[in-house]
This record gives sequence, C-alpha cells and structure tokens, in this order.
Amino acid sequence: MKLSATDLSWSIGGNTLLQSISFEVANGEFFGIVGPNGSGKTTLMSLLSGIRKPQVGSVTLDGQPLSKIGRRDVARNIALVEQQAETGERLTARQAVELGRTPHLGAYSPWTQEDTETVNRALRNVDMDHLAERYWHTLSGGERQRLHIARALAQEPKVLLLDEPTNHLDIGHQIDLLDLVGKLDLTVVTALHDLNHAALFCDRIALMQNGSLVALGKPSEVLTVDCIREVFGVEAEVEPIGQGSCNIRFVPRSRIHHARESRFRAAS
Ligand SMILES: Nc1ncnc2c1ncn2[C@@H]1O[C@H](COP(=O)(O)OP(=O)(O)OP(=O)(O)O)[C@@H](O)[C@H]1O
Repeated sequence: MKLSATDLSWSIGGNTLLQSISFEVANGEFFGIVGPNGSGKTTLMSLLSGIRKPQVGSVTLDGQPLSKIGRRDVARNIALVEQQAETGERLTARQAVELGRTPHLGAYSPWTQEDTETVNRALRNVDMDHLAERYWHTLSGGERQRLHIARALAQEPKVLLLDEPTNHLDIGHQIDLLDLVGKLDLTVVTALHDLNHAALFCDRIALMQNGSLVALGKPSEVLTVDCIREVFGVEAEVEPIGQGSCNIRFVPRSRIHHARESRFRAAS
C-alpha cells in the first residue's frame, strides 16, 4: 500500500513542530526517518498513523485521505509501534499481542483458530513465544518492546509504522528485528537513531531537522559527510558499499584535534 504525505504542517502553542513535509512511500518500501532529538520524527509518525490530524496538508493511503477512512479501516491497514507505549493492565505477553487482532474482530467475526495462529506467528517472529504466558510486568524493557512489535504484526497491517523500534533491544535483537521487518511484504516507515542501521536496511531515508525535511533519497545520497556534520554536528567517514547503502564511522571531535596535533608535532 502506498503512503503519501503532502505538505504536512503541525504547530502547538505557537511552536511549529512540522513544516511542509511531503514524500511518498511506495508499496513494499522500507523507508527510514532520521534526525536529531526533537527534529519532529515522532510528531510526523503520529500524523502518518492518523493519531493526530494534520492542521495543514494530508496523509493518503493508496490515494485516499486518512480523514476519509473510518478508524477501524485505518487500524486494519496501519499499525503503529510507539516509542514509549506502556500498558498498565495485568496482561500476559500473549494477551498483549492478542490485542493486535482487535480491528479484525466484531460481532460477526469472533476469535478463531486463525487468530490464534496469527498471534503465535507474531510471537515466534520476535522470539517471544517461550515467554508467552509471562505477565507483562515481569518482562524486561527489550522483551516488552518485542511484544509491542508482535502486537503490531498480529494486526496484519499493510503499513507498519515504527518509532525507534530498536530502543531497549540488544544488538542481536536489533538486527533480527530490522531484518524481519524488511522481509515482510509490508510498507514500512521507521524512525531510527542508528544511522548505520538506517543505511543497512532502508531503501530510502528522509532526514529531518527542526521540523523540516532536509534530505530524501537512498542512504548513500542522504548520509553524506557534509549532511551528518551539518545536521548532527558530528564528524564522520562514509564509505559507500553499493546498492545505495553505506558504512559510517563516527569520529569524536577530541580525536580529530588529537590527530591534527600529532601531525603538527611530527612535522615540526
Ligand atoms: N505537545 C507538545 N507541546 C509542545 N512541544 C512539543 C509537543 N510535542 C512535541 N513537542 C516538541 O516538538 C519537537 C519535536 O518533537 P518530536 O517528539 O516529534 O521529536 P523527535 O524527532 O521524535 O525526537 P526524539 O529523537 O527525541 O524522539 C520537540 O522539540 C518537542 O519538545
């Protein structure tokens, strides 16, 4: 399913959080949103998911404005994993994932064996099937995060929106999760902080700064030395590795100064 943002703006209390954002995410694309803290990634996600309504502009799903699609149909098509989602309920891991089936259930479509299988598959996909009967409050931050993803997978959406999905996960589960999500037959939009992960997994990247979209393209087109310096204030070496991807090596400022001084001492 194609997801489009056209001229999106959003303000609160006189502060402009998003300004004139436009892009299209193709069916099946893995699309990353990167940018420093406070650049507007979460705000953008909330508009793309329909949680917030744009004050200016529109979000469309296969050309149809979200505002014209009923809440239930939006939930059947779009799943959002929020950055700080919590549940205060006394639920087991399995019950938390079963909530993902809610948009598909109704008076004439009760729970079936197929729903159970969908939930089992989602639990297996995030490596949480062995903890399915554990209570939520007994699980670690990373295990809970994996369940949030499983709940979204159980929803069987066409578009998966992830706001920093690798938070709390160890490196093995970070890579497994992005790999899994990339292989699903879904349109994926994910906010990511790790630029190397964005470069490795995303087909294209949108770079945000102060509520504006400042670059859009393949990872190696967006994550250039100049762009990383300008937007993140960090020095880096970038090595293109083909197919629009790249490896980034960050260089702390103190080491740059140190290297320059060493060269100076060697020359004098
Ligand atoms: N309800 C609100 N009222 C006022 N300011 C807000 C509100 N929500 C967010 N902001 C501000 O808007 C800016 C963008 O926030 P947002 O959460 O979208 O950024 P982000 O890119 O997701 O940041 P992070 O990487 O830290 O998660 C921030 O400066 C934030 O403080």
